[in-house]
Amino acid sequence: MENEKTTPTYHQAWKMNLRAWKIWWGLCPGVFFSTLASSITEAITPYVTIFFSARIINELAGNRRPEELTKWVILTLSCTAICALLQGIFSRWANYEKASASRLDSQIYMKKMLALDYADIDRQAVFDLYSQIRQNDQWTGWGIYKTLYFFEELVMAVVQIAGGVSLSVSLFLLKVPQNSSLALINHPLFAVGIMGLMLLIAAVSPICVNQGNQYWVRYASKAKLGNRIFGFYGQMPMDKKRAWDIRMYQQQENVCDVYFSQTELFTPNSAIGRNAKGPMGLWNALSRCVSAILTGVVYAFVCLKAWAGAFGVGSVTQYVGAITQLFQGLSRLLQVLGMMRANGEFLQDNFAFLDIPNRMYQGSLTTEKRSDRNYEVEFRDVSFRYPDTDQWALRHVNIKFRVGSRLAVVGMNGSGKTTFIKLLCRLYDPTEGEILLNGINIRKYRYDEYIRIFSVVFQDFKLLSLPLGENVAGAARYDRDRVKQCLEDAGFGQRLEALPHGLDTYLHKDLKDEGVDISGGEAQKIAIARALYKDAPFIILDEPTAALDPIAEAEIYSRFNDIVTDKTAIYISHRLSSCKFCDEIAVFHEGEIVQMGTHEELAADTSGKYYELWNAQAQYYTE
Ligand SMILES: Nc1ncnc2c1ncn2[C@@H]1O[C@H](COP(=O)(O)OP(=O)(O)OP(=O)(O)O)[C@@H](O)[C@H]1O
Repeated sequence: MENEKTTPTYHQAWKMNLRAWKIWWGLCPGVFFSTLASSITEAITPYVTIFFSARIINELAGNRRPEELTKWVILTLSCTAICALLQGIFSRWANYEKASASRLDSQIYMKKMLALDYADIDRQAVFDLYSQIRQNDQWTGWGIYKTLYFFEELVMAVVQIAGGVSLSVSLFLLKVPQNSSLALINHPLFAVGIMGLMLLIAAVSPICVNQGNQYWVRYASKAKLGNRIFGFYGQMPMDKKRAWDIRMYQQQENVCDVYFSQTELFTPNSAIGRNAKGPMGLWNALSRCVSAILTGVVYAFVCLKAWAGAFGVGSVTQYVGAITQLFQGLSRLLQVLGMMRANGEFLQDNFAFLDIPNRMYQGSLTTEKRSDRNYEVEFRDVSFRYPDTDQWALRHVNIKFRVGSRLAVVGMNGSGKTTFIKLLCRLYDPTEGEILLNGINIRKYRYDEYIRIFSVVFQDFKLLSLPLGENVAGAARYDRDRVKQCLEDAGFGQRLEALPHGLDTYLHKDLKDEGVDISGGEAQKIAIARALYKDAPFIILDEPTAALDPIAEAEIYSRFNDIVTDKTAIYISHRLSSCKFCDEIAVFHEGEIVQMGTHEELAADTSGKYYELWNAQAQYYTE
């Protein structure tokens, strides 16, 4: 998964390209039809002019019959007009489809991200890979979206070649009169030699362009950091939440300095900037020189044959035009094949990301739907290390939840409380030991079924910039009365009444100008209401009242039993006084459960961790 890139062969690059096309075909087949129509008309149009102008010139240079001339002029005008009209219609269609495809491009990754195991989202290597993909895309559009451009170019190239061959084949077949001093040109070897020379020159041009393109590939990984800095510092000043810190700590200079100094990759003196002026520019110039030489050779050969009497002067325009188009088509073909290979290096990243497997074992058991909520969960000698770390975050944790009881989890910062909840919700699997639901390892259940039995308010929960009601229900259609009741229970009732559109009020202003900004405590109440609405047998609250004012907090506690009803509640808090009402308290220390018991039992053990924590906090209230 790390960016150890190897240049793919043409065959491998072609296969990756086919895979990308298959993805696009599934997402928006219209892009292929519209591109096909627009590219064909675009490639054919020059041939229409070439063909008809040759007829007109021949007539002018020959018999000069007015009715023939009129016929050709009318035909030229009408065919050119039809082509222009079709080109206009088809290119609009193709642009529309391409714009839709570009919108869908991010959907490809969004779907994958949502399907990833949570543990993978947490991995730096995965973040790096995704960041590289965005970087490739934003830098020069390399990646999956680019393959649509290749399709367009390939179609154009094929039509150009086919049109060029059909209009220029007679150039090689028509012979100069045998009595001409240039009769030597009729020799088949001469024609083959000239064709070979043209092909050779035509091949050199795209090779030069592709050499230039290689510089983009070479600097792609380096540009990643630069673009990350660009993206991060570029957006930072507009980030409302950061704007406070920036002003209070006068970080303006730091922000600007980092933005401008560390992104030297994009300055004119950077490696890519120097190469653009140097070798990249040189390769491109060389490619244009070679094309000019080719045109010269074509002119020389065609004019020689016309001069020797093989065909009329009108055909000179046809042959020169057709062969120029033909070789443009060939150049285009070779160039696009080279670009497809270069893009293959970038596609490796795209597919490495899309192919990240779901390593978490997915069981097939369904959780019993129990009306008595009699679900029993047990941690059996569970130890856990976060991916890519050596330190144990949890060690030998043994605990059984009593159904319908209230369990408080306390401990110092970093003692493993949140990790314990993450394992319970199967965001990660234990490194050692097992977690059982009604006696069966939770890995054996279907994941979507299993998580249905938990309602969680995480410490750093997030709400969506959507209407309040949808936030609470997690759905666009919901039971309005129940949502209101849950908001009421969570202490948001009064604020709800003051909202301009009640449950339909948008939170935040990201999607609606009239959206409301809410305070941290209000957000926490909404998050609690969301957990209540889910009405799962387990309710887990991680620091649920940290942002609430004392009155709101007291209100929640006084009604805690009514709110939680017969659910099993797990409650993490640093305010030990608020844990007193729980049936049992688990004390975490350095990843282990060091004590279990009621508040009275634990407070009586003067040598225990709980006593130490309790006293440390209580002294500020008793003095
Ligand atoms: N995503 C992660 N990757 C690596 N280590 C992590 C990750 N999250 C937490 N840790 C580490 O695991 C240990 C336990 O963290 P955890 O968040 O469970 O503590 P906590 O008891 O909830 O702390 P707090 O009271 O500060 O919320 C800490 O040492 C922490 O640094």
